[in-house]
Amino acid sequence: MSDLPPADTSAPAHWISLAAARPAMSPAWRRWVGSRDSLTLRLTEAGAPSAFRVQLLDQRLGTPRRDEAQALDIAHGQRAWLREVALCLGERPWVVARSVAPLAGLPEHELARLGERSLGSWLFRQPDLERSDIEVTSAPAGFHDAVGPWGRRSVFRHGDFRVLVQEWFLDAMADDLGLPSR
Ligand SMILES: C=C(O[C@@H]1C=C(C(=O)O)C=C[C@H]1O)C(=O)O
Repeated sequence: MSDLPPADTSAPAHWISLAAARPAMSPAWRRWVGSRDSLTLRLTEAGAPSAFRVQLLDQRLGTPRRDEAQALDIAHGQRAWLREVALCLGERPWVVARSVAPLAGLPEHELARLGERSLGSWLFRQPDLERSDIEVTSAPAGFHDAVGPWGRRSVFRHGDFRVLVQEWFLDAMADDLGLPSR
């Protein structure tokens, strides 16, 4: 048997710092992409009176992409907890998100119970929550067909638990909120 690491299933996104992306970003999108509080809460407020809903697309143990392993500083090929969701307003997906957490320090009970409740609603209740700098991409999510102007990622830390949260803002959100294309 070979020990080759698993092949990447999709092209890895190219990530740059928020500061480097800023010149290409309209002020309206800067406010969304650079926000550091709960996106769940922001979407709920911006989308009212349409109802906010988390649509669970996939949740399993699996192999992170190479860029994800690098962001978490874990070996490529090491298994992790993966979760993919669409954050919808009414029936329209506004954001798709993919979260990746190393198994060490994983609060399995809390995460297993999450279902279609937002990961953010649990994360932002943790008093010791820390968040890394935000990085940005214009590459598509790779696990969902919908496209949009920007993707972003950051690592949340709560005790021993770390999770890389990647969120792609979709054209449907731009259309519904009257936001510029970039
Ligand atoms: C991190 C947050 O949670 C959101 C909810 C997610 C989920 O339920 O899987 C994933 C990413 C986020 O967009 C947030 O609200 O800021």
